[in-house]
Amino acid sequence: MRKPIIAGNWKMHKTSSETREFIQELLNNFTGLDDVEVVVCPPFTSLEGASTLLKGSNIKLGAQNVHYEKSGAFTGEIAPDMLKDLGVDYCIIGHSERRQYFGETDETVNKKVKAVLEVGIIPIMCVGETLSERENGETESVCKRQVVEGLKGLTAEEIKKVVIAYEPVWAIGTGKSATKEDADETIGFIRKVIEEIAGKEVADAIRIQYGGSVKPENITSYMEMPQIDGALVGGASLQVKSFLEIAKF
Ligand SMILES: O=C[C@H](O)COP(=O)(O)O
Repeated sequence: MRKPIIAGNWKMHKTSSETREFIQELLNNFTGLDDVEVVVCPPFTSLEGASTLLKGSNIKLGAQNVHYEKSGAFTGEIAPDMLKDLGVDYCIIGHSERRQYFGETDETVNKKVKAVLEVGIIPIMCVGETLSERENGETESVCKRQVVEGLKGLTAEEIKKVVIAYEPVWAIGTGKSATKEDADETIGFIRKVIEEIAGKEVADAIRIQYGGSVKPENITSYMEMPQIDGALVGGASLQVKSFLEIAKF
């Protein structure tokens, strides 16, 4: 039985004080959510404040990116240990915005996945096709490449810990969500790819989220699908009310 995971990716939103207000309000209203893992992923600057408030709660903390080296002359970058030290549990890796705007490649995704696992942080590895790739019938080949390359060199035990977020790029922030059937089919395909590289036990255990215009109005339909284990939520995770409605699907 896979525990559903609802993660809020705040992207470049909220100052430290706005984060503290949000977390406090979230904690005040956080009840009856034992069967779902809830993760908030604020910007780096808000992690410490969020971590302090979240201590002792069931809500997990995630970062949105990381560097793969342990330390060194990499101005402006953040190492896995620095996140671990702040109490970070999860790290989003390979989000399409990082692939599109910041030169993230399958190779750097793979290095980052390995680097965070090494310090005990769980990667949320994002994959998904662009609109033109979808129109060219390349959804499966793109997802397969991103999954295989992103998990290259990992043991089956390591792969089991990873969370994969399937986010069709054309559905991110556009209000155009994938149908539950399409999302379920592609996530089922990704699970088959996992089976090919790590075996059935791992494929049955690994959690795969859907992401792309998830809202309180459509979360239930995704969560009733057999292959979908949760959601990576952007816009709708920025208000406590809508985020909690999603987490309570
Ligand atoms: O990481 C989250 C995704 O990019 C989805 O963003 P969205 O819910 O605003 O479409």
